[in-house]
Amino acid sequence: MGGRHVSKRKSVVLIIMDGLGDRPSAKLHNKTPMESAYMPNLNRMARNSICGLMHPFREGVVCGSDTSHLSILGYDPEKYYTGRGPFEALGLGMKVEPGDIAFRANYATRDGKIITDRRAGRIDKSTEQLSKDISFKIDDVTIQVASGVEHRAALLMKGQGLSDKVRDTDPHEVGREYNEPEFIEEEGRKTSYILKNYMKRMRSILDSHPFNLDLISKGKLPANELLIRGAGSAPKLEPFEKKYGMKAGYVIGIPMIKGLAEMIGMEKIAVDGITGSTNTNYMGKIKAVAEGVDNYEFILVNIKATDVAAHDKNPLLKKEVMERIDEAMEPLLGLRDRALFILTGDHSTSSVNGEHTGDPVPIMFYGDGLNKRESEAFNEKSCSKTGFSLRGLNVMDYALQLTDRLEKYGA
Ligand SMILES: O=C(O)[C@H](O)COP(=O)(O)O
Ligand SMILES: [Mg+2]
Repeated sequence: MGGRHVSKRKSVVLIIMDGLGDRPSAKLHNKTPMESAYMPNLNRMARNSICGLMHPFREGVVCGSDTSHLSILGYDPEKYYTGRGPFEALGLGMKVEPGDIAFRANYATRDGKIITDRRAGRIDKSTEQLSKDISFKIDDVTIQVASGVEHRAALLMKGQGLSDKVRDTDPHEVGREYNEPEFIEEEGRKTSYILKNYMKRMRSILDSHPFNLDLISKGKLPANELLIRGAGSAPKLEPFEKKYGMKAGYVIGIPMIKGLAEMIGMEKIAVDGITGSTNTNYMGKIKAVAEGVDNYEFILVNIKATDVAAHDKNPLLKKEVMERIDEAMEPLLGLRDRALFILTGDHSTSSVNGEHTGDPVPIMFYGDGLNKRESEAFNEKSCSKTGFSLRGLNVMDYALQLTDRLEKYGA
């Protein structure tokens, strides 16, 4: 359908707590992190909201953060998704041009061919020098690596005749060998050949790199592998403002989602100390939102910390993160006449098995003048009791109609 902005309406603020939903954990006496966290602010908001569950894409689909964010922002991933790589590269300030192929990359630890840690111990030292030293040309193809938060990086290939039809080298599980970047369709033959040569040289540079020798001497895991996944070329996405008629800003620390926001033309709202991890400036993020509601008609926020804790199978940390988020929410309580706040996750991540799941995610629409479907608390179980649920692709339309922005469907 798509909406048109006709006059000054309430702003819309979409706060995505990454990997928010979870499953009960024995470490939390069979409760989820949201159920066991002390969240007076979020629970108070839930008692004054439309609450329910949101299926990021379709019921049961296990989304990545890329496809789920696209879907929740109203860009059908089946039409627009061309792989995760380009978002990662853009989020790190790389220039992704037509014909380029980008990958998400992980600094990882390798023993022989076996990957012993996909995140090199979630490395906390800057890998910038490593990335510079493993950026070089193979034949006519330039390969650039840029470092992101913790173990994260992006790899960008520029040259003629490249394709994304190559296999991830990331085995996606520890204790397994890395994969060779074989082509999966004939058009990927050249890319596969270049990458195979690249990988050999990259490994020998990382093996003897002083950065890694230093880590090893300190008894830490070396970053002696660069795993790649999510190959893709730049997608063509309609700018957000053109699509919805709303000037949009973003408060995001994690590069991939930043890349997506940049790609659809959102403006960066700068906040000091946002890290894309559990040590982020929670208060600063929400304060920036409170200050931004009069300058922007739409603000996208991503808080990555919830997902990081869950991927590390640490439900206690995820519970603590929820408490930090709850504390930070206070300034929003008094703003419900000025904006519609949508609080949800992009997908569920189980802190029991450390993986994304297809479980729906709690969602609340908080603002004044709504037909409330209140939930006594903001968590998986309580939110399911309202009986309200929607798909990610419908979240934007729902927000537009709640803020009187949608035109009539029919006459
Ligand atoms: O944290 C991220 O960037 C991803 O969502 C998980 O990726 P990883 O398993 O490579 O850390
Ligand atoms: Mg995510």
